Amino acid sequence: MAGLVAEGLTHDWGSRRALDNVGFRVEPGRFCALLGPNGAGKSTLFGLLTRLFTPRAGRIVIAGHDLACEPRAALARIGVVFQQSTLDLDLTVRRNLLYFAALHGLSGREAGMRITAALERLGMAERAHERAAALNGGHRRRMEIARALIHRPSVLLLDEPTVGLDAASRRAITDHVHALARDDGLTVLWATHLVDEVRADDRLAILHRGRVLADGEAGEIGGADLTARFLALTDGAQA
Ligand SMILES: Nc1ncnc2c1ncn2[C@@H]1O[C@H](COP(=O)(O)OP(=O)(O)OP(=O)(O)O)[C@@H](O)[C@H]1O
Repeated sequence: MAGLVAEGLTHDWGSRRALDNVGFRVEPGRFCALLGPNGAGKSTLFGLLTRLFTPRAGRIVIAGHDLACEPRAALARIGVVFQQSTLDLDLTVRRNLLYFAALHGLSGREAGMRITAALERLGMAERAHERAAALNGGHRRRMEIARALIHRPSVLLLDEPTVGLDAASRRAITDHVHALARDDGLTVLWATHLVDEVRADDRLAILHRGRVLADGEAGEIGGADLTARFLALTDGAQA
């Protein structure tokens, strides 16, 4: 199964419990929004999913591989876009992606073909030879998403990928990533604190103060007004 499963995840930062028995499941090929206000625990959860650190308790299964028992196989199946950009701004778009491909043991024709395909998928093909420094924030983000696809993951994790972008760029990126789930069968976990990035037919998990308060179909959780529902669940924490 190519999806993502988290069960009973608990993590402490010192005496502070950042995640408390967090569980959710994203079926293969679904777009799941992980919606939570600042400090909810989204980045901590991403740290566990990418094995930056290990949970005090709980289990993570990525594309059928238990992260604790088969870390290499599990990590090979994920693509990650972290909140902080990790591009080399002095290099061209293509060079940045070639470097990443090499880290995955890809070179030559195969790397070139995959990079071209990934850039086309994100509408970035014509920018391949521009320096990353010359791109606007939205295009840099798209480039990072393209880069995360080169090793052909089945699960794509994005931690607040639209932070700092204007409305048009946010829309373009959310459209592109929805298309990756819908058309290419990628399983997507999209962390955000912005209710307007969640669509009625998305899967949705609402995280607040380290706990999952709702988990299911976004349209069913939100009813007619997801913002009102989110604010009610999170005691009016800023959306
Ligand atoms: N490295 C750390 N050391 C200590 N406490 C931390 C650390 N990282 C996060 N925390 C705490 O854990 C809790 C969850 O933070 P986290 O960054 O995971 O939330 P978030 O949902 O990603 O928030 P934001 O939207 O602001 O990025 C917060 O109380 C935060 O202060």
